[in-house]
Amino acid sequence: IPVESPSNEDPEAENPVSRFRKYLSINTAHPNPDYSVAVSFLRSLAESLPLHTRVFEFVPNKPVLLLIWEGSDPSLPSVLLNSHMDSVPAEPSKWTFDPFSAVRTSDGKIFARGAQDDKCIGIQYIEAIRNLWKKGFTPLRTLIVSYVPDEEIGGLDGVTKFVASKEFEELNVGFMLDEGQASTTDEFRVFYSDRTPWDLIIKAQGAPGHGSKMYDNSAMENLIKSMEIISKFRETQFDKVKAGVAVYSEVISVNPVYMKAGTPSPSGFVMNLQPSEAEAGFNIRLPPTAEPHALKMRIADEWAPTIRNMSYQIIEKGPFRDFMGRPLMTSTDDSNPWWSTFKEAIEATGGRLAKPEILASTTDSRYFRQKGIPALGFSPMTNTPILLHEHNEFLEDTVFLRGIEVYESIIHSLCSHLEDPHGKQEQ
Ligand SMILES: CSCC[C@H](NC=O)C(=O)O
Ligand SMILES: [Zn+2]
Ligand SMILES: [Zn+2]
Repeated sequence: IPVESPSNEDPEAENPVSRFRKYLSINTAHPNPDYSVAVSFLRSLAESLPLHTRVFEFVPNKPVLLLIWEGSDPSLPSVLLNSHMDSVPAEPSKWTFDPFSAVRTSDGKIFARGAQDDKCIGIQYIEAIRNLWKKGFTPLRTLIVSYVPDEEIGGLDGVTKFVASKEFEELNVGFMLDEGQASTTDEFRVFYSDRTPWDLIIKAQGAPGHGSKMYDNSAMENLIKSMEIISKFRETQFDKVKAGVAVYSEVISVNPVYMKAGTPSPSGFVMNLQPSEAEAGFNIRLPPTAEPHALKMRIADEWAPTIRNMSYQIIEKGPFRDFMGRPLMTSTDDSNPWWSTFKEAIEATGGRLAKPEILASTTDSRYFRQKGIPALGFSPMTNTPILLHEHNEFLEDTVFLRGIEVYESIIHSLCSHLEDPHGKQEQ
């Protein structure tokens, strides 16, 4: 494998790629994201543009930044483009280049934590605005670009506070775009829903005993039985994917993420004692079509039954239904004029959209859908390996630049009169 060398482009040059690399070099990875530096940098980009900025600190040191391009008819519902400022951690020793140096190799790959997830869109939004403004475009409806903290850890101090605020109500958001995922083909991917995460912790209790003794109902035995039953369920879901009757994100996933048991000793664990407690944690993801009640019954009856001295805790990470009790799905047919306009705007750039999907993981868009706001997940990356949360995350500069053009078209269309499939004039 040829070793890529960092390119020797002028480091002082100011252009969309250099601004992207500068944003990437601000370390906003957990557990200590530097949000204040990111906010100052993004504000500085907005200064030369017809944008006014607002910063909210609903929680101290967890800023929400808004860049607002006022529409000529502010009475119309606005369009919101969201991205998160934080990233998951990176292990520098396992990367070819430092994850916060944003090295650009001679073949145009920009390596950095956040290159795909999701600092690309954060800069593309601003660059698209810059280009539209230079071309003399003025939006009819107001455009809001939001930068939120803590998406990667659930958004409780970020987007949840933002959408619950009176300031958010006043923005009168009619439609929003949030991050999506890279596509390995020529087609852009778009997401109309996310799976909802649940954390499941199951605990087993039992009488302790000598390491040599065979007896029923030890904590370990009870936990292992649950693990086997959960594994079987996992297989039924995975089998549907393997058989091609469902795509990956349409089934319930359940994956073990930790196990905790044993009696510690100075040299490791006490080996001749069967412990009285054992615990395991699972990451569960429910597609919007799942029956949460049925899964809860299954957990209570089969995965952690009291008859086997088990107990459990489910932590639901965000909403499963909207405020009207409907599944958190945005419609992707002509009944939704935002969808038609979005799709046509992409096609106008020569791009093609893949069949809309459910996202296997989750994003902040669930909190907007919960409020009844139509929301799509979209990150314009084609012919790109999916590297979010992985080592050596990168994005090619040509893909990044093409994304700016796509957003220009999207903003242009969404912030003008909507295509109305029923031929009615917008009120
Ligand atoms: C508990 S909310 C966590 C949100 C996170 N989002 C991206 O990876 C995810 O795990 O999907
Ligand atoms: Zn993300
Ligand atoms: Zn992420």
